[in-house]
Order: sequence, then structure tokens, then C-alpha cells
Amino acid sequence: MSKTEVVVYENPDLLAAATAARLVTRLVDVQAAKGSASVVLTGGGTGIAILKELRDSSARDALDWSRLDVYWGDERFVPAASDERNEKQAREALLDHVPLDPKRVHAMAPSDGEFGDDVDAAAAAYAEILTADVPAFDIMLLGLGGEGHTASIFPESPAVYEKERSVVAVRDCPKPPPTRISLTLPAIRRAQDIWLVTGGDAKADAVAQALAGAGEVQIPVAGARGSRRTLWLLDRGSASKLTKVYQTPSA
Ligand SMILES: O=C1O[C@H](COP(=O)(O)O)[C@@H](O)[C@H](O)[C@H]1O
Repeated sequence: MSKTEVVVYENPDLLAAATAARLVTRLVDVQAAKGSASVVLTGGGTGIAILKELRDSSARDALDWSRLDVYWGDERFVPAASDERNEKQAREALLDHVPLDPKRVHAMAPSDGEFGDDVDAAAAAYAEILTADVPAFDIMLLGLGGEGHTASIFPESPAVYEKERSVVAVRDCPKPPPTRISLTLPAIRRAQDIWLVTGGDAKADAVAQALAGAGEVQIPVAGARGSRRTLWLLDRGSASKLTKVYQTPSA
């Protein structure tokens, strides 16, 4: 039976630092148990702050980076060199600073890559990678938007209704850039552990609605559940509209 837990940190810096520490610990445990581990990265302010914290932490050396598979939950479909790309931000924050096996870093294609501007082909290619490689992700990090999107699944958009495909092209996103690639909710639910990481008052309504059991069509993040565990990692701002009292580690 999958568990849902909520941890609230004092501020966004502590949220990022504590999540980085938790991430390296969990990945080391998974590697010890299975030999290798997989992680799905998110873009966004908190997601990238966690990666920077991990880069600056001496604990990162506890992980065997060569036995880690890295995937993304979503990507902005822009040129490879664009600062908007989640992959580029993640590389600068962490991936270029640790000894990963390049063959195990599974980025989604950019708009000037092998599929050119064919976002459907790029999404289908990523789905192929997942079919070949991934029975279940070990840990998936996901952010969320104030209107309830997660990955690039926006409220009431075609992606939120997808039941068959694991990866879809997303067009006309309300948040720029408009064209993206995203895992779907069925693919997200293939993760053992989902960690929903977000900070700031602007996320408070979406967090409260998702945890109160909102429908995933209106609040897509409500549909993000891990098969083993769903862990919400929040700061005081993003948790400010929760009515129940949750675990708050002291600063
Ligand atoms: O565009 C995106 O936004 C969300 C949330 O980002 P934030 O900066 O508001 O925290 C992120 O989860 C997603 O990966 C990204 O593509």
C-alpha cells in the first residue's frame, strides 16, 4: 500500500538542502540493494536548487554516480543551448560536476536535435527509451505550478487525459515556452517514490487542493502518486494553506 507523507521545512533554502541530503541517502540505499539506481529530475526553481545543493555537498561522494540512470519528467522543446532547457540547467547545477556515465543520462531531445522541430517524434523517441530501459523509476522529483500543473501536464490539457502513452508532446502551454515534452500521469505512477518538491506562497493553493483530494484533470499534480511512497517536501510558504499539522523539522 502506497504511503503519502508531508514534511514542511522552515524556508526554501532548508527545503533544498534537506532534500539534497535525503536524495543522496536514498539513492545510496537503492544502489546497495539493487546495484544501480534511477532518478527522474524536474526543472523549476526548487528542482534546480536541490541539484546545486547536491553539487556543493561532500555527501555526494557517497553515491556511485556511474551506476545512476538519470531521466527527466519534462522538458522545454527549445534549442539545446537555450537557458530554458531543464537539461541545460541541470547540467550546470550538478550533472557536469559529477562522474556520471554519459550513456546513462537520458535527456529529451531539443528542438534542434535529431528530430528537428518534430516534437511528436521527439516525444515518441523518449517513450521508446522508457519502454526499453525502465520497469520502474526509483525516485522521481516533481515540481508543480500554482495552477496545479506537474511535469508539463497542465490543467484540462490533452496531456492530462492521456491513458496509453508514457510520453507526449505538449503544445500551447499557458507557461512559456509553449512547446514541451512530458511524461504522462500513467508513466509518473510507474515511479516507486515520488517526491513533490516546491516552495513559496504561490504554490500553496495547488498543494492544499492536491492533498485534499482534488481531481487530476483540474489539478494534475493530484494524480502524481508513487507506487511505494508519495512524499511532499514543502517550505512554510507552499504549506501555508494546509489545514492539518505536518512534521516540521527545526531549522
Ligand atoms: O516549467 C516548469 O515548471 C515546473 C515548476 O517550476 P517552478 O519554478 O515554478 O518551481 C517544473 O516542475 C517543470 O519541470 C518545469 O518544466
